Amino acid sequence: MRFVKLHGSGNDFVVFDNRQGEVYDFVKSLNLSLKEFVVKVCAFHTGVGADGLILIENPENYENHFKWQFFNSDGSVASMCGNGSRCAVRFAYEEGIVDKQVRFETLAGVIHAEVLDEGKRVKVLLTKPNGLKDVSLRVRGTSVEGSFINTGVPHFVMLVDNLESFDVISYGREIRFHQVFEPGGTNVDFIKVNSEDSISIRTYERGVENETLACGTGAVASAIVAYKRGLVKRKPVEVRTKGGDILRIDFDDDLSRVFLEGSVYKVFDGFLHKEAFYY
Ligand SMILES: N[C@@H](CCC[C@H](N)C(=O)O)C(=O)O
Repeated sequence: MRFVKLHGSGNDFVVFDNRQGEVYDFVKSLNLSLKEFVVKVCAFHTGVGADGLILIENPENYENHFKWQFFNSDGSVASMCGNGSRCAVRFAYEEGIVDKQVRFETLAGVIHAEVLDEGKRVKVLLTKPNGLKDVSLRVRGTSVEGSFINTGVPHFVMLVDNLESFDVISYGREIRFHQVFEPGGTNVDFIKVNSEDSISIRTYERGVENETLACGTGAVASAIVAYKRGLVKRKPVEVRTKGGDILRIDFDDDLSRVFLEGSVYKVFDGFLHKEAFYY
């Protein structure tokens, strides 16, 4: 089964063309559920290794170019993924499925995208974020202040002084499973302000249950929170990711249009063998 591995600023994905249902046939022949398949493909030692898996499928509405199914590495379905959407667009462009102006269907709504630099950069227009609010939490016996916003998936954003040394994994995990965010939980973004239009970010991702090198919807959530709370003064906001890449986030004040732009890297073309699933 053919696949391509790509990453968007270090957030990595295995992408399959499933327009003829090939992945479903393959999974059925292995007697696995789709969730089991995703977990095995995303496993780092015995699979391809990735933060998530993307299936490119035929659209429901033929005005759009494709529909995707997005899975986190633990097999859970997520309604949106910013970096994954940039990777999916580059994949679709290189496979000849789309030209440079792209529309594709996600559970969060239709995403518009533009292919730049022959797919090495992709700019996406996300669906309108919602639910921005201040949130106070009790974590480890102390009060924590932050902001919640849904940028296609839920994010809790908080400012920290010591971003480089911050214990993102264990602290992030506590907030991700905090009762305030039940039942779905949340992604957690820790940020530091660099200048009037730049922040740095580290993200604990739901469904990967770990820190990732970048999170697109998290970068968008953090840029919006930083701007709305007066921590940065100018747009576009540059968001420096854990992996070192910079994501460029721009948006209208009423959040009617929100753009995420950054680099996409093709890692390799691969062929998945059935015996990988026998382990
Ligand atoms: N890495 C993604 C977000 C993927 C979904 C997230 N883990 C969730 O389940 O909410 C991004 O780049 O936006």
